[in-house]
Amino acid sequence: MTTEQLVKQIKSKKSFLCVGLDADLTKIPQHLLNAEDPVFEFNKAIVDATHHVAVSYKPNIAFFEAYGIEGWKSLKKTIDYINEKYPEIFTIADAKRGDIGNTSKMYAKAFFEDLDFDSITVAPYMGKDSVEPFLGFEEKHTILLALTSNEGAFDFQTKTVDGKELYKQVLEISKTWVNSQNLMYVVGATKAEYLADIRSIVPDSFLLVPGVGAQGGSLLEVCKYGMTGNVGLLVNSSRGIIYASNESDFAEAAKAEAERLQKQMQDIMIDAGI
Ligand SMILES: O=C(O)c1cc(=O)[nH]c(=O)n1[C@@H]1O[C@H](COP(=O)(O)O)[C@@H](O)[C@H]1O
Repeated sequence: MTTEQLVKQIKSKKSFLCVGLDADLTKIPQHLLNAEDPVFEFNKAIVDATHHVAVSYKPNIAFFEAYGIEGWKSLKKTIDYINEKYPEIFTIADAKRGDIGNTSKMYAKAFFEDLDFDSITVAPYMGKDSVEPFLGFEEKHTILLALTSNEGAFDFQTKTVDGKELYKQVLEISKTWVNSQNLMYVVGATKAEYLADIRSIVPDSFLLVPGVGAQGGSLLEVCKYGMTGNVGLLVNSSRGIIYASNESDFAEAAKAEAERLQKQMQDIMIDAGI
């Protein structure tokens, strides 16, 4: 999917909501455990209930890998279902990969070609030759971890290297890589106060912003400092939406929570004249 197609969808849905598909068998409604593929049934119900207000889905691969071969089958069914039924929706493989170039190329093939995701999250730690193999795919996007939502972000990402914080070095240096137009960046919603500085380095890039909902980040703060003329944000909530209820009404509860967030996004977009 091109960035233009993503922006068009954001403007028509008046939403920049990304729903995280992080299904945990101990948390999903217990009646689903009788299904042949409980993870897929859960994801399908969440997607069907929220697709009208979500512009993106982000299955976190850990929540599939944890169930071995069955988990990979659930992942394949989930992404195929979204791509077939809702092809306009931007999909993110939250896999946080990155390795020597030869290996990164195979990760890129797995997620872009075999599974046909629109994008993947990638760690910048191994540098240019570990990320560039992901950047060479047309109409696919690489979402580089810049400043993450967790407490451990302060262990390395905000430390000063050569007179500048490491997350700023990641943003600046990655802009010089081949096909850097295919880069987006992860910035945690819990780090909203850093967004003005981030925007001074990457004024137009799309940012994936997880951390509203369960992690307590503020949508308003994120938008105040991070929004661009084309919105430029995909704000993710996983547990806050998918576990809004763990009873038989889980899909309706997820729908209500997704609609509540979309309404806030719509108001923010109208205020910003978008
Ligand atoms: O790359 C991510 O999506 C990510 C980056 C980050 O800095 N923080 C973060 O929480 N995430 C992911 O975003 C989702 C957040 O889930 P909730 O806290 O349940 O909304 C999880 O899948 C995390 O792995």
